[in-house]
Amino acid sequence: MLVNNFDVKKSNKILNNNDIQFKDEYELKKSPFLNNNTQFSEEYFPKRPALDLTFKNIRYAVNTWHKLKLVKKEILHGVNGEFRSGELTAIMGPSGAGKSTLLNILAGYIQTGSSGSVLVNGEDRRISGIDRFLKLSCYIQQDDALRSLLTVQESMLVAAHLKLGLQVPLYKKQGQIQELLEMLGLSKHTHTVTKRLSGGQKKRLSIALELITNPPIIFLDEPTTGLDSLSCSQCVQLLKNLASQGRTVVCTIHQPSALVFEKFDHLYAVTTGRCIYQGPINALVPYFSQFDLNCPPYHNPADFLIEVAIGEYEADKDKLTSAASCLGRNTFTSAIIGSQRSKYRKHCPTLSSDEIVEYNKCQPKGPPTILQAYYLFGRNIKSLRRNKSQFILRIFAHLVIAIIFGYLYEGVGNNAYKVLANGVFLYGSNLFLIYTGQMAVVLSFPLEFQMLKREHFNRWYSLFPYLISILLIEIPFQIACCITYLLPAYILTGQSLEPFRLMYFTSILIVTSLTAQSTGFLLGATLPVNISVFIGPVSMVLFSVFGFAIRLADIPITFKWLHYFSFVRSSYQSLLYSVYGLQRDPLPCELNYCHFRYPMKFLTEMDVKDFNMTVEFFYICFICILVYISTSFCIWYRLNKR
Ligand SMILES: Nc1ncnc2c1ncn2[C@@H]1O[C@H](COP(=O)(O)OP(=O)(O)OP(=O)(O)O)[C@@H](O)[C@H]1O
Repeated sequence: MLVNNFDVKKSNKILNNNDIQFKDEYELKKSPFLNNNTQFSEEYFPKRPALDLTFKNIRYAVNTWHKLKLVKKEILHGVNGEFRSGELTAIMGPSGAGKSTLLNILAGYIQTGSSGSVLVNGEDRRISGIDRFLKLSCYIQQDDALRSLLTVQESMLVAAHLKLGLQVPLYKKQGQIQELLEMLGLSKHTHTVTKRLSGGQKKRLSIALELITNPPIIFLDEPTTGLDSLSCSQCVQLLKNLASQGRTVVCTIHQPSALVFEKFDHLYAVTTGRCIYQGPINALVPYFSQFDLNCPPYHNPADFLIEVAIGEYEADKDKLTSAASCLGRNTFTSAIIGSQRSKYRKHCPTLSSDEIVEYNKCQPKGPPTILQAYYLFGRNIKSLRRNKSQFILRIFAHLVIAIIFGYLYEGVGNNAYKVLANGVFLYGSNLFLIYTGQMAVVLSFPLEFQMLKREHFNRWYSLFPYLISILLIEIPFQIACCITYLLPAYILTGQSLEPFRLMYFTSILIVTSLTAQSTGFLLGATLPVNISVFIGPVSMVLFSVFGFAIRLADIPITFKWLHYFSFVRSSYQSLLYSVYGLQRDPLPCELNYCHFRYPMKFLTEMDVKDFNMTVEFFYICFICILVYISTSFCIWYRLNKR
């Protein structure tokens, strides 16, 4: 109220004086979080249907190991409830109670291992397919996996392009973004890079990104975790405003302050996988008093609830659970909230199942695959441009190693006396490019995967264009690194400058490092980082032994297959062949006798005498493609495993 009467001149003066505390207070009061009437304009946002969510007998069990036995552990024991449109619902309970699990099941994020039914406006969502439900909802997870190098405006625009496609003109997308950013108090940070936003602002950006499609159901997992009390209050007020516009907003929350707790309309309390209360917030204390559980005066009801749930008041939890299961919407609790609900519901129509199908048909479709890849590629390029140091450092590292190797092995390429040294140089070069190709993605992909998971689940794009957009960046980058290393190293070590040799040498090293990169993607997509950073190099060292440190004839029969399978062996032998094969003339010898004056002698000793360079080249390409296909499958599986 105070601030609504503020005049702009006065506020500017305050802001110019850098009175930070006052400015924050001013911004908070001025922000639309306190304005319950904030409505999306119909010019930019389509009308949403009102969707009520009912769940019945939800059970969830996982298989876990206990004393070397696989045992079934039930986490949710048949919970029931109803979350209505126009209400902000809090799922609360002690740590490990099953809040996130319940939210994951309701959001459709977990399907395997769960049973029971989830109904949307009375219809089981399995009948129409979970995909239709996912189109109507969004899920904002706890960790804000955002693109840290894009500005708020850029992140929003890419999301708008990907979600709204070509049917919505650019001016509408921009209008929508502006409206959303204003509504969420981010309009002053339009050009701020995401990594510079505060925790609360990041959370609001996560919400804004999903609001582009104006979904009727919003799920949030612990949206206030890590926020200070002011940001926490802002965040919950924002959610309340979103709910008051007719959306169904459900979030899990840890012990909120009394003020924040009051902002919720509906509470769903769980403990050890069972519901102990469902109903309006303000009915909680009177309800518990019926069971002789009296909230002490001046005590935060949210704290009281958790204390009851963890057994501090010696409550009979079985009694609470069975009473809560009867605590449907038909009991006394409905009366408290009924009037306020009808007020909220007027904003959006309640649709029948068929009408929801029609509604979905009218929603803007995402762009075609090629355009999705284009938008994602553009986004990657922007991020790369803002992270030039990483690009320059990687290139520079390759150049420095090339110069050091070139200096250490100077002239070995055209000297019969130094053929063995050249063999070691080729082995080192091969392994160096394998490591750099692999490790860069092993380390970066797990973080990337978090963002992919969030965006893919919320239906921003499909996997294929995403993979294309990543490879269009990573492959040329790896090729650039490779060339930066091999050209100076090749020249400094005095290798033959015959064009066909150089071309073959270059192609082999590029294909090898791309194959190593593909294995990095595979490891990053399937294993935790601490395991993949270990397994990656160890497996490459194992594969590199074949063809270099042991002859085929000396390998025990049980390990022979590793010799043939190893793409590192294939690559190393190809490098030797490119340098010493292809009818190379005898090498210059400075001494009276040089054992490897005739290159074929060396190749014979290295098992590379009868070598088919085309077959080996295509074998490496085949492994590269095979690993990429396997990686795509693993990513697809992880994204769709619910
Ligand atoms: N895949 C799983 N395997 C084994 N146990 C699991 C699995 N998923 C969840 N649990 C267990 O189920 C219980 C509920 O987990 P959940 O994450 O839903 O709790 P929560 O109430 O959200 O806790 P918190 O508030 O601490 O995040 C915990 O004891 C957890 O260890």
